[in-house]
Amino acid sequence: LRCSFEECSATAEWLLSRTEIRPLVGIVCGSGLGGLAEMLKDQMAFKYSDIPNFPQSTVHGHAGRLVFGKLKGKACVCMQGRFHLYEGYPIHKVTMPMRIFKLLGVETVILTNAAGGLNQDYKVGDIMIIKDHINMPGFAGNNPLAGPNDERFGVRFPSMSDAYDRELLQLAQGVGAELGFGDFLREGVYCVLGGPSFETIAECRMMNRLGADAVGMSTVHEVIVARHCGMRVFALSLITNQAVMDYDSQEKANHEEVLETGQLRAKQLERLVSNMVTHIEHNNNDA
Ligand SMILES: O=P(O)(O)O[C@H]1O[C@H](CO)[C@@H](O)[C@H]1O
Ligand code: HPA
Repeated sequence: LRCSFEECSATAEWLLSRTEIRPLVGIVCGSGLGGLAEMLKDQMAFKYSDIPNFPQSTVHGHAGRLVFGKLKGKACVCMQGRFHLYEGYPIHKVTMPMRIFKLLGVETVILTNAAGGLNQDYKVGDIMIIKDHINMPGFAGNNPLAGPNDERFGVRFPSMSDAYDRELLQLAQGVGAELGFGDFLREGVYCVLGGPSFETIAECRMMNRLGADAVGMSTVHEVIVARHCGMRVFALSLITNQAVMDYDSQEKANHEEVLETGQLRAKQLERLVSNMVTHIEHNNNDA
């Protein structure tokens, strides 16, 4: 069985035997947001290509390293580069690192991504706390939990009405307000598509009418698997571009713009995440 409990355990044990850091927080860096990993002190980094059973990063802006370290004294592990459906990976490979996180002892996952803004009030550079998602590939049966269920990870039919932890959401709002980020901190619904082609104008209009505030090609699959195995989830989108909603517009979505906006807001995003991490409470604080 691919990405089985045994396979994931072997990978986790390989990592645990090579670092003394026992992370309680797992962080995933979105496109152009890999700088988050550089915040970790006393780093121990593994290239994805060296880790048994691990997929490889193929997208520009995703370095392909798993970094262990301390963030303001808290043990963390950080994926500097994530996997997407459009890279050609089967969906369970895209999400496998969440199971590795779980087996490393992670209790809280913080996911970040770059996304297009669908909400007309949003501006490029806004940070959107994800309060819920719409899983378009899921509607078509492409769910990372499809296939036999291993109860050692979680139940067959996990609830998703509590996917995004409300306490962590409140914490982020508080930390954001303290940092003076109120003007560009939002809360909204993220819609995932398969990519790699960006959306048509009609597709953007449709998603917006369906209640989505931002659109991207990641995160949701990871959230489903993280919740399935009982980790708490917090996620945020950096609005790197405005989705094109108007036939008179000459704008075209492009990955270079996505990476450039990442650069612009990187420092604020890092401060938000690191200040949040210092406030997160864990059951097991001896790491
Ligand atoms: O979601 P992340 O990994 O941040 O990347 C986003 O940016 C890329 C498109 O520019 C897509 O991969 C989209 O999902
Ligand atoms: N659409 C999909 N994914 C994205 C976008 C977008 O406009 N921007 C960054 N990732």
